[in-house]
Amino acid sequence: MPSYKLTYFKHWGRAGVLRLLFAAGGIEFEDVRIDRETQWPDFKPTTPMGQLPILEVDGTIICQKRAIGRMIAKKAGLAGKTPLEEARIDMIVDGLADMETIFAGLYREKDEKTKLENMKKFAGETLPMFLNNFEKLASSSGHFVGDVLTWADVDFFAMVFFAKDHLPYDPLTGYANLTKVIDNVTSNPRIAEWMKKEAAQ
Ligand SMILES: N[C@@H](CCC(=O)N[C@@H](CS)C(=O)NCC(=O)O)C(=O)O
Repeated sequence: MPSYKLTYFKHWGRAGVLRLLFAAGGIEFEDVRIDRETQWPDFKPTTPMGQLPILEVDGTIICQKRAIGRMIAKKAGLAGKTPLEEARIDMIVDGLADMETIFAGLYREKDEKTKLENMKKFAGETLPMFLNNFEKLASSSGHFVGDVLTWADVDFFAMVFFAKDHLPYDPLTGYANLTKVIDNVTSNPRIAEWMKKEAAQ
């Protein structure tokens, strides 16, 4: 079994899904959470692209959340069974990445008043546009691909979990299929266990 060391900041952000995938697969990993103010400036130049998350696998470092996620998902059996399923998972994950890029820009805003205004606009206009599409792409049994849990479902949960604290309302009200996706992810026993640990952090 390779040794895995995942490094990210102390918050959920882009590493939340990666920690969940390790947990869901029952794969041991070192969960390093660094301080942005005190540790990051010195650490940044040592990373491949000046960004986190990074994953060290037996001494080899890779970056980019989705490259890391895809690899862990394969190890965890959550990456689809055929090339077509893999591509459909990538389609969802890449769609979520588009949403994440917009959200991350707003989240980083330093001025609290501007941030609140931008978040309201995001919640009222941008987010429903994405969610309407995702609702149609999810099945009524609450999966994006096939009838089993895949990392597309886990990534969707991770994105909503991160965003919802910054939004003025529950973003999934009225989205039956997406609500089911969240239920399926959170009822996975290993994920439920990990979320309990996260809450205690
Ligand atoms: N496309 C990259 C984006 C990574 C990214 O933007 N990371 C942010 C944290 S979420 C970062 O490292 N920020 C610190 C910096 O750029 O100095 C990925 O998905 O991993």
